[in-house]
Amino acid sequence: MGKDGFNLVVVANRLPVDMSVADDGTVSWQRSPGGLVTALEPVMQSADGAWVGWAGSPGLEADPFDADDMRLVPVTLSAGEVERYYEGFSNDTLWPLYHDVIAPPAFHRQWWDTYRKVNQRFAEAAAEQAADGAMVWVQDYQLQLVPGMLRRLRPDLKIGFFDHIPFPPLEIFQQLPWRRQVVEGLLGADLIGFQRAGDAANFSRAVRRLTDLTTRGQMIQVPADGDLPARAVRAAPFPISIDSKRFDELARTPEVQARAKEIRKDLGDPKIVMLGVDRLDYTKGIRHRIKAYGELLQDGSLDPAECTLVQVASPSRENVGAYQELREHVEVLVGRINGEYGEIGHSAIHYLHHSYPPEEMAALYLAADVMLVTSLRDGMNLVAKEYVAARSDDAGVLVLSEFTGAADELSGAVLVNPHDIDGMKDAILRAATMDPKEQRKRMRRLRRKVLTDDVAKWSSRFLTTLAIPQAGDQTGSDDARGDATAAAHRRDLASHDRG
Ligand SMILES: O=P(O)(O)OC[C@H]1O[C@H](O[C@H]2O[C@H](CO)[C@@H](O)[C@H](O)[C@H]2O)[C@H](O)[C@@H](O)[C@@H]1O
Ligand SMILES: O=c1ccn([C@@H]2O[C@H](COP(=O)(O)OP(=O)(O)O)[C@@H](O)[C@H]2O)c(=O)[nH]1
Repeated sequence: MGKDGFNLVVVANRLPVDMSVADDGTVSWQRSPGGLVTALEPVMQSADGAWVGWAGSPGLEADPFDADDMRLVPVTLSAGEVERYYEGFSNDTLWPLYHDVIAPPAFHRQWWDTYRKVNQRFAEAAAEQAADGAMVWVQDYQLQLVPGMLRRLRPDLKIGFFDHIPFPPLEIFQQLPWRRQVVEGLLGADLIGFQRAGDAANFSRAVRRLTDLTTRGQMIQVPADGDLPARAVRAAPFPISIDSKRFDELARTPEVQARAKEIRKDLGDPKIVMLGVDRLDYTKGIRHRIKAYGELLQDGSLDPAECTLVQVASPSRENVGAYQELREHVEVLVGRINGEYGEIGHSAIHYLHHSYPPEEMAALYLAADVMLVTSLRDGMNLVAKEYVAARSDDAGVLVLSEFTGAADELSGAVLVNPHDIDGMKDAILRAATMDPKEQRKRMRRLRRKVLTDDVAKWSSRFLTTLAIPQAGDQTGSDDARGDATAAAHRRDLASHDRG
């Protein structure tokens, strides 16, 4: 598009809305699920930019359109591409691989071929929308090849990439047959952002071991390639956040406050309400959480007449086998505990397989004495931050897994290792019985952090860093110098890599 294009183009697998077409041809859309959309929506609403992404239905072709103060540019994916690129390579290969192989990743060459082809389509769509010298901000693991592809199409652009999920340790990442191509794809960006410092360090180590490049602190030197000049790439942490003020204000509205009271009343006014809110995903530790809660009821530490657990498990990736199995397991477990400890008019667990709008989420947060975030691995976990932003009453306790990006930031939470069921039981009990003074002390600390470091700060930190030339950064330690073992491994691994 060149001169007439947008100065900021966001490229993400999903648009913020999922479009669907009814049998009679009527087009409708709903908000897309997940934290990526929650975080980027306010950024794009306040920028004069375009958002390139899939509209959520296979085969759907649509022209660019405006919604909620944003210019949205749909990319079409066929049913086969959704199966191989989205459900297959993205969510049955990369997702489990990048989340500590909690489920076994599947490696299929056809999925990889489609992943490459679809990434090329997103790169072309972004190239089409961007003005001369514009910034293009590519999002997440579904589009890791886009930076490299886009650089070849439009060397004039400033290209940023943000990884919303963990970047795994080399020992896990190197299982991927196409590991070198993925690293090279990411290195097409000028700036690569991660949730945690540990993710950025894992990536730099993968660069050293899988390519001939050297790293120095956050900087990676990429040599000239044909017409493309030599460049410096920065890999650094940029922990994501939420629109804290908006959430805080939403939770203070009389409607949300009244709804929170109504929720508690409808639950039978129990003494303690616990809450879990997750996509129904095996990374979220839903089974571990329910097991710990069930054991607390069983051993009498919690009285089923006095407490209840509300578990929102919003539908996600329902065509992927591991997600179908998880649903079976969770629902059997919930049924067993409710059968054992429920009474007429009172359930031990209120299990809700639905997706709710932000107003209802805010009311649920306000109604909950204890918020349970027990992920086995999670890039950030915005639910944890939303709970804090909603609690202007300084009450409530956040129980938070050590394996979330949020745990690196949120001191004031009660941290847990979800694999340690006894430890988690102790933490849940401690949270359920914590005196209001300590709750207030912890919540104030949490709120200071969440209200200060909001999503606007995240995006402006990232985009400001992207805007400055990346060359010549000498900060940090010299990870590459003298690393003979790394060089030997690199040669060894490179000789095994294809193409
Ligand atoms: O698009 P879906 O396949 O339905 O999945 C929803 C999103 O899930 C993931 O969210 C991640 O991003 C959050 C914000 O940075 C972060 O808090 C969370 O820990 C991550 O899991 C995924 O990364 C997104 O691409 C999906 O859209
Ligand atoms: O019924 C629901 C369940 C979740 N969410 C939102 O989905 C996001 C989940 O983000 P998180 O980072 O916690 O996890 P992800 O699903 O992205 O892995 C949060 O903004 C939630 O408020 C929602 O709007 N309705």
